[in-house]
Parts: sequence; C-alpha cells; structure tokens
Amino acid sequence: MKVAVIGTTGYGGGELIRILHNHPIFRIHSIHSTREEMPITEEFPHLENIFEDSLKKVDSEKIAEDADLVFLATPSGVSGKLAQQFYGKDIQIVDLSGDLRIKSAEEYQKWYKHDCVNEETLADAVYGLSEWNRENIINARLLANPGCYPTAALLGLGPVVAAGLIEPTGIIIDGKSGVSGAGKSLSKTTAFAEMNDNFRIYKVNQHQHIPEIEQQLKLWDGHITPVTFSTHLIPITRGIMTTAYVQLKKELTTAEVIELYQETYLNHPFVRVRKENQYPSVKEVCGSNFCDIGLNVDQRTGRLTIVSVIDNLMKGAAGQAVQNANLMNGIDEKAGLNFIPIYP
Ligand SMILES: NC(=O)C1=CN([C@@H]2O[C@H](COP(=O)(O)OP(=O)(O)OC[C@H]3O[C@@H](n4cnc5c(N)ncnc54)[C@H](OP(=O)(O)O)[C@@H]3O)[C@@H](O)[C@H]2O)C=CC1
Ligand SMILES: CC(=O)N[C@@H](CCC(=O)OP(=O)(O)O)C(=O)O
Repeated sequence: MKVAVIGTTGYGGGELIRILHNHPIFRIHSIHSTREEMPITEEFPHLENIFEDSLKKVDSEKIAEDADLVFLATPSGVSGKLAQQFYGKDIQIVDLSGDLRIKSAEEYQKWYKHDCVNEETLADAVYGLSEWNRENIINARLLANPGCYPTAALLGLGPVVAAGLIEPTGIIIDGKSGVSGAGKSLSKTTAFAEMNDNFRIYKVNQHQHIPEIEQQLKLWDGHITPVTFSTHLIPITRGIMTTAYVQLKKELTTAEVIELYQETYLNHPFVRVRKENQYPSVKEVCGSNFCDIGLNVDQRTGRLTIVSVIDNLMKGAAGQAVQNANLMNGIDEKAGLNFIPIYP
C-alpha cells in the first residue's frame, strides 16, 4: 500500500518515517512539507543512506491519485484544511492534529481559537483511541488520531470509568511532557536555557486537550463533570506521564483494580499493566508504542491513583497513527511497531 506523509520535516513526521521505513505493508510513496524539492536528509541527516527522498509539493489531487493513505502530521489549522481537501477523494486520511477530534464545533473554536472543518467532514471523522474504538476505526476513511496527553490519560482512566466504578465528579489529572511534545519550532519556553534543570506548569486550566479528554470520558459515563487537567514541561526529550486521581464508589483493593485493568487490556498488546507496588517510568516505553500503567488504591482516602506513561511521539502520535492505519486496513495492529523500548 502506498502512503504519503505531509509534515515530514517535523517531529511527528520524522517518527512516521522511522516506523514506515520498516513497515511490512505500507510503502512511503511521497513526502511533503512547505519546502518542496529539498532532500529530507537536509532536515534529518540521521536518515543519510537510509531514506533520502526529496520533499514534494502538497498537491491534494495528485496525492489522492497516487497514494492509498495520507498521514497529516501538520499543525492544527493546516491539518483541518488539508483534511477538507482530501475528504471525499479516494484516499484514507489519518490526521495527527487536534482538528478533527472535537465533535462540537463550538467547543473546538473555544479551545483551539480558530474555525473548525465543515460539519460533514467532522461528523465522519473517527476518534482513534485504538484500544477503545476499534469497531469504528476498522471502517474509518477519516481518522482523528488522539492527542498525546489524552492518550495517556484516557488509557489510564478507561477501565474504571467505563465500569462505573468511580465518582463522576472531581477527577484530577496531572500531566508532564518532554519538550518534543511542542514540535520543532523554536520557542522561548522550550529553549535549552529555559528548560534544562527546570520544570514548569503551562496552559493552566486552558489546555486544548481538556475538551478531548472530557468528550471521551462522557462517552464512557454520561455523568462525568469537568475535570481538572494540569500540564507541565519537564527537561527530557521524549515521554509523557499522566497521574490521575479518582474517588472510588466502593471499597476495592489495589489487587482487584489491577485485575480489572489486566482483563480489560488482555487482548491489547500495546497496553501493559504493572503488578502491585510497581509503577512505570517514561524510559520504559521510550521509542516504543507501549502505554504502561501503574495503579494504587489509597485505603485511607478511598482514592485510586493511576499512573500512565507513553512516548509522546509514538503512542502519543506517529505510533498510534500507524496502529490505526493498520486497523483501518485489516492488518495486524502491531505491524511495523514491534520496537523494544530504548533503555536506559
Ligand atoms: N509532537 C508531539 O509529541 C505530538 C504532536 N501532535 C500533533 O501532530 C502535528 C505535528 O506535530 P509536530 O511534528 O510536533 O510539529 P512540528 O512543528 O515538529 O512539524 C510540523 C510539520 O508541519 C509542516 N507544515 C507546517 N505548515 C505546513 C503547510 N502549510 N503545508 C504543509 N506542511 C506544513 C512543517 O514543515 P515545514 O516546516 O518543512 O514546512 C513540519 O514538517 C501537530 O498537529 C501536533 O499538534 C500530536 C501528538 C503529539
Ligand atoms: C509539550 C507541549 O507543548 N505539548 C503540546 C502538545 C500539543 C499537541 O500535541 O497538540 P494537539 O494534540 O492539540 O495536536 C501542548 O501541550 O500543547
């Protein structure tokens, strides 16, 4: 199958190349960004002698004629416009941005601060939380790949929320991300002198992933009320940890909760649930498509602490995008994603 990647010179696009280069079914047919004709090795010298194609113009007619599937690894706003151009053509679309995830146009405008794609396109987009929306993903032509923080937070919360085991009010989620989560553009907040030896909170109560997290939680339990979600930048390159705090409705032991998670994710190879008293760290998933989860019930407060870790560029972006593209095409969901995490 021929695939095209738009936004190849970015961090998410670069990660797509790393995965797709060894994929057994997908072949990279063309790569694109605003810098047409430039060999990709000018931006990514690490690809020298491995993959040296040149970037091509973004021509949606031609891409749709030549390729079977297109990955949009482009910024919010750009992705929406491109999705609109490809929509209705004979090509599958997997968008890594936030432009197709929020079903309410009003909510999208409120959090993303610009106009949303048209209603018809939005209605057709399938939310690609791979482990939880498989039936719809299998039939999707237009796929909204989840955000990095929502992936970690939702995989962590899903089993207890869907089972109705927690109070629907007062959910708190604390997220920490490495700086590659912000993309490759230069900015003061991600500059070395700002981030090295530092740790900061950002977008307090204003993060664009809040409506995405709430939308999915409400599908699991319609009684869920607004969540508190805080994001922090930490001085690492890759990796996200989310820690969620939820109140259990009834007394449960940590062992019982772990059993529920193990059963829920039994047939989902990319989610690994830690044993009692073991908690994951970001290094344990770095470079891989795994989401590792650790759990603990505090018997004093009746609260459950849920720790999830992912690599933001893999399960949080390109890895889950390929997992979804596999599912959309009836391919083994692990195809091309059989990476052992890079440790230490
Ligand atoms: N980084 C992460 O961990 C995650 C990112 N995402 C989302 O994935 C998308 C890509 O993110 P990321 O790779 O980090 O971003 P980057 O800023 O690193 O890369 C953006 C890419 O988009 C290209 N681009 C920008 N404007 C256009 C345009 N008008 N036409 C064609 N190409 C364009 C750039 O190419 P050039 O400069 O060569 O023109 C570059 O290749 C974003 O929507 C982001 O929100 C989602 C989850 C996690
Ligand atoms: C560290 C960092 O800055 N991360 C970015 C993640 C952005 C992202 O992935 O955006 P979408 O999912 O909305 O496309 C942020 O917090 O905004």
